[in-house]
Amino acid sequence: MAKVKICGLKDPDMVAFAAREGADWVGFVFAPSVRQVTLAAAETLLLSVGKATPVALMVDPSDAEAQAVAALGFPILQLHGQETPARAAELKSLTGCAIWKAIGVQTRDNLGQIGTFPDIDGLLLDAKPPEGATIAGGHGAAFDWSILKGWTAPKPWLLAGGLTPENVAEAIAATGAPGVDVSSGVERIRGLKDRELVRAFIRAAKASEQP
Ligand SMILES: O=C(O)c1ccccc1N[C@@H]1O[C@H](COP(=O)(O)O)[C@@H](O)[C@H]1O
Repeated sequence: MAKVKICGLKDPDMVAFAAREGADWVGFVFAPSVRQVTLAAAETLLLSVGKATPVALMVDPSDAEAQAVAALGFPILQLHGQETPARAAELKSLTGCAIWKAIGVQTRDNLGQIGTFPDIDGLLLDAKPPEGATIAGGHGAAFDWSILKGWTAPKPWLLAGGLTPENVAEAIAATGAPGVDVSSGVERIRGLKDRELVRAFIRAAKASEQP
């Protein structure tokens, strides 16, 4: 059974709903995005996470920004920018948070850089942002999952990018992903999560067979 992260939540009721439906992680975006939340909003959202673990998504944060977010009590920081291995390690020791690093995947070669991040706690494999995009993620774009054939993950990892209730079972079967992360695939209106889609995604992922 794959674990599930629902990312880009902005509304306390939706956070509570995703947690009740069985989301393992709920993600809050602290970066330019239609899903961006403030520190004050996040403080309120954290009251609704139930049994789900909250994840703070940041893009190339400064020390002060990362410390302010960590001070809210997030156990995990998802780095979705151009953070180097050294910067990821620095942010880990500065915040005390576990670090998940997002890696943009377009070709098999892109997986090579993963070995240069020895200090991180987890990986998130996402499609690279489309050409000309100014936002680091949440584009609803998938990469070619066959790139992962024969790849052995050196860390716990999640598959992300363009996942939906319709394709998540196929994605898990194709890649053996132990966890999946979704943002735009559970929205009907950009930036607004849809209960029916959130429920369908979690159910499809949890019912899926890993190879
Ligand atoms: O969701 C966002 O708005 C976002 C903004 C900036 C960086 C990352 C973001 N989301 C992450 O992007 C991937 C893929 O999202 P999608 O399902 O394809 O929309 C996922 O890891 C989100 O956590």
